[in-house]
Amino acid sequence: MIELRDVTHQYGSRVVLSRLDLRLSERRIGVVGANGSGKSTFARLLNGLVVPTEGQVLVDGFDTRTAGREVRRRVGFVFTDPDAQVVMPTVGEDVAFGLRRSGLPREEIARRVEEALRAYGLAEYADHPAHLLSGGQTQLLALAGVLVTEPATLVCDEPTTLLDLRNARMVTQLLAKLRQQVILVTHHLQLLTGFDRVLVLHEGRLVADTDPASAVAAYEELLA
Ligand SMILES: Nc1ncnc2c1ncn2[C@@H]1O[C@H](COP(=O)(O)OP(=O)(O)OP(=O)(O)O)[C@@H](O)[C@H]1O
Repeated sequence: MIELRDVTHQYGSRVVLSRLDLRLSERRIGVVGANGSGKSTFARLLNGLVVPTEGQVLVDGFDTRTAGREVRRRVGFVFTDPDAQVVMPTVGEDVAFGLRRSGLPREEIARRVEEALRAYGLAEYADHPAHLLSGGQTQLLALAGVLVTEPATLVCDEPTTLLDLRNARMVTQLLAKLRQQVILVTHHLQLLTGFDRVLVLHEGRLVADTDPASAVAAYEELLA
């Protein structure tokens, strides 16, 4: 359960998110808004990648400002550009990297890595150089690397933007099947079909917090 308490964020003197009070408990939550409306900053606040200049973000009661480790154990983050997330030379090593501080025995790590690679269609790539994967495969690897740590929540910042239609569909289907809570920032409004809740940001303010159809209508009205 993620809670924002009167959160404001500034970069220098520029306010990019203003006075957000939210409890995010639904299983599927979308975030939409024009370029520069504050979506990425919002997403990054949720796992402590960014800490608010005012107010608090709490994850199961842990403050992102003071309990980063507890927070990141619960909230995984997937970036738009998966290359930013892939850090190890081979696909298998990259997935294992997320578990390096888990304290799990080596055999259990190997078992989980193998299971994750199989689940995300990467089983035959375990020893393959990670930087030689296609864009779609790299996004799947980034997802596998986060999900292997079993976070309760997955925050995704435009995870399909750099992908072609086929890979975007693959990632979308994978996200749809997850049992985790998913908080998805996207410009692809069709991805929000069936979501429980959609937040619309405009110039750093929350201007709608509603069902997908009403949120899309509110967003389109803002852009009209
Ligand atoms: N690290 C930073 N330092 C200074 N300004 C920043 C930084 N990150 C973002 N901004 C500014 O904050 C505002 C909100 O940016 P943010 O990336 O959160 O918006 P966004 O809605 O995700 O945009 P987009 O849809 O273009 O990705 C923008 O004006 C951006 O230029």
